[in-house]
Amino acid sequence: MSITEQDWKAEQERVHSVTGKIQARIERLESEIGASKAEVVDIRKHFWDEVTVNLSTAEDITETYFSMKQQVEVLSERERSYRHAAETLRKLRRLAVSPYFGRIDFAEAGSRQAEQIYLGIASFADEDGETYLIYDWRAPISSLYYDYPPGPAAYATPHGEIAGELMLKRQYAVQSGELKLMFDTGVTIGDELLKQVLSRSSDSQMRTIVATIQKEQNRIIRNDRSRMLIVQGAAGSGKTSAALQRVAYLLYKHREHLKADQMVLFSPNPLFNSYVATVLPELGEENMQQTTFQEYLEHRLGKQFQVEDPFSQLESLLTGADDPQHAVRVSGIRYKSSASYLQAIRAYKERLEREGMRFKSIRFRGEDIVSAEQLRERFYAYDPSIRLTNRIVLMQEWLLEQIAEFEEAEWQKHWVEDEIELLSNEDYQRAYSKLRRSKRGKSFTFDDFDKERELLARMVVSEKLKPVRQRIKRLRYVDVTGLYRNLFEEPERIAKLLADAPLPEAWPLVCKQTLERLDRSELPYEDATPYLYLRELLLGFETNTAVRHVLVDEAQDYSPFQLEFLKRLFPQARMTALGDLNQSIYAHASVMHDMDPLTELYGADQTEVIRLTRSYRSTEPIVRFTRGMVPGGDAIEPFNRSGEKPVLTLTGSRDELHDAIVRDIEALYAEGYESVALICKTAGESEEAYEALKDRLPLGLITKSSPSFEKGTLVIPAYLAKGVEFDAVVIYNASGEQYRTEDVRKLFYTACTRAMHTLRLYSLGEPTPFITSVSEDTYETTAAVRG
Ligand SMILES: Nc1ncnc2c1ncn2[C@@H]1O[C@H](COP(=O)(O)OP(=O)(O)OP(=O)(O)O)[C@@H](O)[C@H]1O
Repeated sequence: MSITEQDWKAEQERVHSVTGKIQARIERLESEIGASKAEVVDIRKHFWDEVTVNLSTAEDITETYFSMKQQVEVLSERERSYRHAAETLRKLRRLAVSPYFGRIDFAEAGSRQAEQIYLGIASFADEDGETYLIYDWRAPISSLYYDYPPGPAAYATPHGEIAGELMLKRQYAVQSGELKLMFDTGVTIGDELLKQVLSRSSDSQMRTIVATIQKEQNRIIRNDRSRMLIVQGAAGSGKTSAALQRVAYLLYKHREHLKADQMVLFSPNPLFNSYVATVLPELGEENMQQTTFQEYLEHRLGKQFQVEDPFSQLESLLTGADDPQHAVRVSGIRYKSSASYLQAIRAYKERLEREGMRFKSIRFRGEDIVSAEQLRERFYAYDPSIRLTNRIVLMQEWLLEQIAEFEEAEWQKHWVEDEIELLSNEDYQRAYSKLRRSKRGKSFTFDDFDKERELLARMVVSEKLKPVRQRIKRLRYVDVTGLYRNLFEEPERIAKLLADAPLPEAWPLVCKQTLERLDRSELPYEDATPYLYLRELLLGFETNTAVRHVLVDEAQDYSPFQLEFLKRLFPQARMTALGDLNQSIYAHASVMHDMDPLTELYGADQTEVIRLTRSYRSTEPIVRFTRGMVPGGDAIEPFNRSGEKPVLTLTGSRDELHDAIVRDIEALYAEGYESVALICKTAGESEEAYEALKDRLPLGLITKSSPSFEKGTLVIPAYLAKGVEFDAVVIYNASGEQYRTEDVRKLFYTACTRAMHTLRLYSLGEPTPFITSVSEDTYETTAAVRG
């Protein structure tokens, strides 16, 4: 059935009528808000006028207390309702611009009358408070819009399923209160509208997709059953988008007891945080917490070590391929992020229950108060049935007692006398008043010289012992670094712990490399999580029980170790892990490889896997080209959006390369592109390209410490472009020399799949086999024209 002129008119009128009502509500609320703001200000100003302060008798004090309490309650109640009204106002203002984007006509089974449901980013009821002119897109009934074509349909409610017939499904584009477009849609939600949305240009900020959520994405968004939801999705299939709408959905569904700060998104890099920061506020929700795994590692280990970040690890691998140490490092990374290493560390801890613990002596003024050996003996003297962590805590009490005894003997030593002599006048005064405070009420005087000396001496010793006590309280007497180091001191150690550990051939060299770095107080990225894991196995796990949902974006870049860690850290949380195996850029095994480590995390019965194969970001020709680079790429379906084929330009010299790139980027700007990325392999290459071109083009260089993406042309290493997108992508040098070995295939694929509308590749000399092995009819090849 096609849309008639009459339909159009009726819908236009409805848009006007609803926006009129929203507008009227806004005006009313504005004046109410003005009044309640004035009231809040007034209460604050006259707070004390309303409170009777009288502190003469106990009774008066009580009365004063209650009078103040009452006044505080009045004020906070007013403030609360003011905040609530301000929130509603913000929501209404957003609705006034575009009140709704969809409509379904649904007749419940047994009813002849279809109800018209209009969907928007928030609900809005008529004056009667009962007739909903707009339904929130997250309301139970709204799922019909995303899940069904016209015909039989059903939706879940808290009271059971409601079935019926979907009579109509319609989409709108409303801008500034005017109806601009309208489609009736069939099986999938309006390809037309989606095409329009996807044709827009990128603006360095991710957008909400509520108007065009696809059925399979809706399964992710509304999934509320499984403890672990795994999403394997092709590049550009909407994983991040679905994750963010999922946060909004959960916040709506569980609004009574779930707050935004109880959800955490782990993102691939700090830049990404700014990229997605506006999506939830656009939907009227507060942002969840956002962090990166590295940030967490820094927080836990940064004081003790120089913790390598994942980008430095990657850089060292990308730039050092010819170094003989390179292969050693790669095999070390692979093993140290495997499930087998995780088991080895657990087995190590088991062994430590019986033997091999290492401690650090408790020393004072160059001498042992308790030696490492005594600590070890004490540890193994406890009943072995007491858990290791508990034994360590018991030792803490014992050690503090030892310190007290030591202190008792120490104050009479000579050095204390010397220290007292050295006390400055100021220190002396401070000590004196401190002593007075501590002896208050005990008629303390400094009359008795001996007594004075003793007290001062005790104080000096106690002060000096403070750091020792601190270290004991922080369990620093356990030599965690020594214990971790011990795993590498003998290359056979791991094999002894775990008989079938698949250790790499180069393991002895890996051990050597690791020890060298540990000795420099450097913690390689691949060791950081295992180290922390061991530390927590020994000293107890840090947990955060407030967080209820953890979302891990770019999950393919996590090792089994890291995910196990997150599970431990957030014991009360459900997890959503979103990733794409084809974009695993790190050397370690990816948890998305065979999903075993991911599934084992919470067990198969608590885990659900959803696959997304449709790619929305790039035009059809770009997807046809890029999918040829990865195994299983045939399964990736392009969305039907046209564009030019990717163009590969061959150049013979660096000057030629630069000239051609400058011409190209200028032309892209002339065509109206707003965001262009010149993607390089490494930070070093990015810097080189930036230096060579910065006087010829307005460029921005993105490094791992850049705070956010700007519009314009950005020169960026591929690994920092993860998760984001650009109107046009220009690959700086896709030569065979740069992209030679298999281990950079996925990095190259990731770079190319960042393009929304245009992809241009330049090669200095022979192009990479990742391009030449792709079907020739999916791209054009040209030689650079001398400019
Ligand atoms: N249902 C949809 N409606 C409109 N746009 C969509 C939809 N799904 C995805 N997109 C758009 O497709 C692009 C890619 O989405 P997103 O970044 O969420 O994908 P991704 O799977 O996380 O990608 P990658 O793994 O490559 O980083 C974004 O511009 C997003 O707005």
